[in-house]
Amino acid sequence: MAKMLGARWCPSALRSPLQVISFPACQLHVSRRAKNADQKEFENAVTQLKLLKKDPGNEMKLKLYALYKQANEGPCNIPKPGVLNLINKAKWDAWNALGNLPKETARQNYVDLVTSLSSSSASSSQVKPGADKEQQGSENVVVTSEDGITKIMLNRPTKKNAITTQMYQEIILALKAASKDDSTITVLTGNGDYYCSGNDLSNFNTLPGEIEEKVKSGGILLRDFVACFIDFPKPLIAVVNGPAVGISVTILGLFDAVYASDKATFHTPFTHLGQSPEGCSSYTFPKIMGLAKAKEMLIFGKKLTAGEACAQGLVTEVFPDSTFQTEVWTRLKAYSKIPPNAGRISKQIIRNWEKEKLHAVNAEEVRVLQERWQSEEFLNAVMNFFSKRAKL
Ligand SMILES: CCCCC/C=C/C(=O)SCCNC(=O)CCNC(=O)[C@H](O)C(C)(C)COP(=O)(O)OP(=O)(O)OC[C@H]1O[C@@H](n2cnc3c(N)ncnc32)[C@H](O)[C@@H]1OP(=O)(O)O
Repeated sequence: MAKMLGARWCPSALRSPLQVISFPACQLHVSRRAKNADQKEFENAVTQLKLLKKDPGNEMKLKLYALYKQANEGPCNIPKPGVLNLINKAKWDAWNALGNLPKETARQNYVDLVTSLSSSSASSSQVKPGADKEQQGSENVVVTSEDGITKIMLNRPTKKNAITTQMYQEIILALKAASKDDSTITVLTGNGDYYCSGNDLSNFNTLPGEIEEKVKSGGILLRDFVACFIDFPKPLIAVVNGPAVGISVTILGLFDAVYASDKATFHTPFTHLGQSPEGCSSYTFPKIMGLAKAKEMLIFGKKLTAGEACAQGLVTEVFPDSTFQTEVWTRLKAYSKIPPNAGRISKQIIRNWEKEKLHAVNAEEVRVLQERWQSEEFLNAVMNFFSKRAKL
């Protein structure tokens, strides 16, 4: 992630002395001392901060540093650095200026500040209500809104649309924006010959910190990503233009319709990668396709053709690749004419029966995966992929 997100404003990549202020987010071990009531929120804010796309600037970083220290250690308790020690002096001044501010207040202020930074970054990529053909997002995740349809397109075709940590974050923001815009339906699709090759296997190299920290922030990112699909309030449709792998397949169980080209395949090779199912698939797949077929996919990594996936209920309908885009988009345009509120309410009444269950499944799948990510099996699989000794 440092490469994908942090590089634009990673302290060590910047030049002026103040720009090398190290981020409080790097000190996760200290945050464990935060009080129970707010600890989760506080830790989430620490992770959220690392996922910001824009450098918040030195002044803001100093504020965050000071609040972080105050929240964890109380009033400034270190000797004042010398005047020539510019960076540490600036940090000391900021912390010392908080005086006797209670830890709880500092923690809350830290969370509020990070929330405001995140939402201003989110609002800059939000689809405005009524926008026609408005283009949002980034190079790798392109968001457009037209004729009552918000389309979120994975656009990294040279890497088969593998999802980087930055893309996870961008998809989360795009879904949050789409949930509030005036479109009737939301569509996820891919550009190029693949729909998506799943998690970018280099994500663990690029996440910052030691293994414990990578596992922790990877887990939070995955949980938040899947939670957005569980909670998405309006009809959500996947347009699967080509092969789909890993997490791009598992989350299909959370969509309201899945349309696939006959060139698409569906592959969840988790065990081959030393991993375990996510995206709520350990619950949705057995429910959708029955236990036996779900286990063939999730334990043994059986790859399904589009026809097989349709027969097993994971895919709604398959179209010939030659007419796929025309036929599907004609269908979607017709669907986008349903009364929007009726669409939302109908989706929600179906989803709400099991929303709580799905969040519990998500949390447990993430917990188990976090253990897997520390296993030799997983590390070997990733090394093999990049040394090109193994391919799925
Ligand atoms: C933090 C949240 C964690 C969530 C947990 C999620 C788990 C999963 O999603 S597990 C599934 C992970 N995905 C994979 O294991 C797929 C790996 N990719 C492949 O096996 C193959 O690339 C292929 C079958 C998808 C396509 O094969 P082929 O047509 O031969 O194309 P290339 O292998 O040459 O790929 C072109 C280019 O793209 C890079 N690439 C493809 N997929 C990924 C990926 N998942 N992660 C990183 N990079 C990927 C591939 O390395 C090639 O790059 P270059 O060599 O630089 O051209």
